[in-house]
Amino acid sequence: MKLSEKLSGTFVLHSSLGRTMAIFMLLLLTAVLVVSAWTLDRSWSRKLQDAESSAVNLSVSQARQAEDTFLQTEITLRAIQREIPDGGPAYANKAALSRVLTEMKSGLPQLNGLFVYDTQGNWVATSSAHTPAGMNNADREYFIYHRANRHGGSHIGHVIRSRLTGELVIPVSIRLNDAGGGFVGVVLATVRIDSFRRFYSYFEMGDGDMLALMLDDGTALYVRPFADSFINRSLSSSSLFTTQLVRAERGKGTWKSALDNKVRIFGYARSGQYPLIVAAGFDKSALWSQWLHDSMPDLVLNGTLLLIIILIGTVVLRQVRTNVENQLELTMLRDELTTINQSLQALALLDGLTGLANRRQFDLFLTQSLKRAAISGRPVGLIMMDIDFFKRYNDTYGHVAGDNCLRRVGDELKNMPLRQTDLIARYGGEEFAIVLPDTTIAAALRIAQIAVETVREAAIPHESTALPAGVVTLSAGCFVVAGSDAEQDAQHIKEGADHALYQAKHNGRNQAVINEAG
Ligand SMILES: Nc1nc2c(ncn2[C@@H]2O[C@H](COP(=O)(O)OP(=O)(O)OP(=O)(O)O)[C@@H](O)[C@H]2O)c(=O)[nH]1
Repeated sequence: MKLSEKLSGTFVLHSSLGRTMAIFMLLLLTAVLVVSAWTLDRSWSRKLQDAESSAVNLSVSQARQAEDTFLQTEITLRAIQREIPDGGPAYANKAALSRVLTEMKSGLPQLNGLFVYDTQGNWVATSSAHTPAGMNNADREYFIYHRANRHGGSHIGHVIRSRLTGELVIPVSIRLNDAGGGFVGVVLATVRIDSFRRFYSYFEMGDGDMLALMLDDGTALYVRPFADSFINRSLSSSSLFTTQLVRAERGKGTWKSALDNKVRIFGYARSGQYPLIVAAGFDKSALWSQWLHDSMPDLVLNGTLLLIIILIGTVVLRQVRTNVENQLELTMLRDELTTINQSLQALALLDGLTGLANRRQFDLFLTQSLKRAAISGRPVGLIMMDIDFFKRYNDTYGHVAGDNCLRRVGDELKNMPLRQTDLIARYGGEEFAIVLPDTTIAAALRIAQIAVETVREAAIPHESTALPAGVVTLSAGCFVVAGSDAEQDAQHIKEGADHALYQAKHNGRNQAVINEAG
């Protein structure tokens, strides 16, 4: 594999350092992400909790405020009731009663008016400066209610438009009875919707937040910030009435508002004294926007932290990549050097022409063999061989052919059935040698003869040889020593073999001769 191929793709991740760094960066990134998400989630939950608490507090305080308003109104109605004679309004001094009503109303700015009606619904007295003549309220819901119900408790009705001022008002009324409990009329106070509008405007609330005053049948008396057209709308289908109030008199929750389908965080409270409910709701989407705005510094900080980690990770992984690259380059260089060294070593020990061991290897091997023999006491044999009339061969066929001939002879010798422990070498020029560790004289002679026969039988033509065969032949001399002093024996064995070779040449060549002097 080329270096560029090795480094492509995810190769860096396959290095242990690269993998460790990548995992570390990934863990760090995940940890920061998880911690950031957890922190932001907690912050949002806190925001929701705060909104819920505020909504509950607001609804409870407004329920109390509404209770106070209606209690004050009821006390006023009771005071008027005491001013009316036992027989009913018809027996009252109308002018005096109207003065009382006017005086009472003057101290209560939330009231639109105070009224007294007789059994027929006729206006007997009002808090207004002029009581219009011929006015009748027998058609009003509160009048019909009191005429039909004997109880003397107060009654809060739906919002109506005042016939006196045209203003939107909440009617609060009580029934007037004679001594026998018979119906003799109604005392009415009308509470201004504007008084709630003004009061609710004091609170700092967002455009989407709402504050609602309702009757316990679900009728909206006033809902901030909705238009007056929403007044008297029934909210009984909302989650507040179907689920929440069934469970508890006060509480909190998140639901879709029945008026505009907006999701709000609500707090609600039911009045203990009057059939009134107050609900305060904060627009969830506005809360979210506000939270996002408030959390922006944290978000930016976390984002920056993530970016820094990614940047550091990239730089570190690049560095790792460079290191891996360098390491690989070094490894490849080392491998190349090892290969070159091995080639050089082989070249240093081999003969370039024949591929046989060279003279250097021959000398090393012979010395080693003699050393081992000195220890084991086993004999070492040496065969020295020389091509016959090789000068003539060169002269006849040329030096290139002479080299080829040397190669052929080397190949033939290589193919001889020798042991692994034997070594064939080109001794120099047209001379060859075979080192035979652990070999007797008889065996050495036999191998020398095989070498001579092998080369002769290869039948390499040699027309200028003085021998009758007309082919390339070898003369071989062999000598065997028993191991003792290595240095001296190397010289000794070479001389012994050389002497035998000389004898073989002298005897007519193409033969093997043994020197038995060793
Ligand atoms: N082509 C070639 N010739 C070589 C090489 N090395 C030695 N020779 C030749 O081998 C010849 C050896 O000749 P001599 O030593 O006179 O011996 P010879 O002609 O073989 O005769 P005898 O050994 O007496 O049979 C010389 O002519 C060398 O030049 C070689 O590597 N290549």
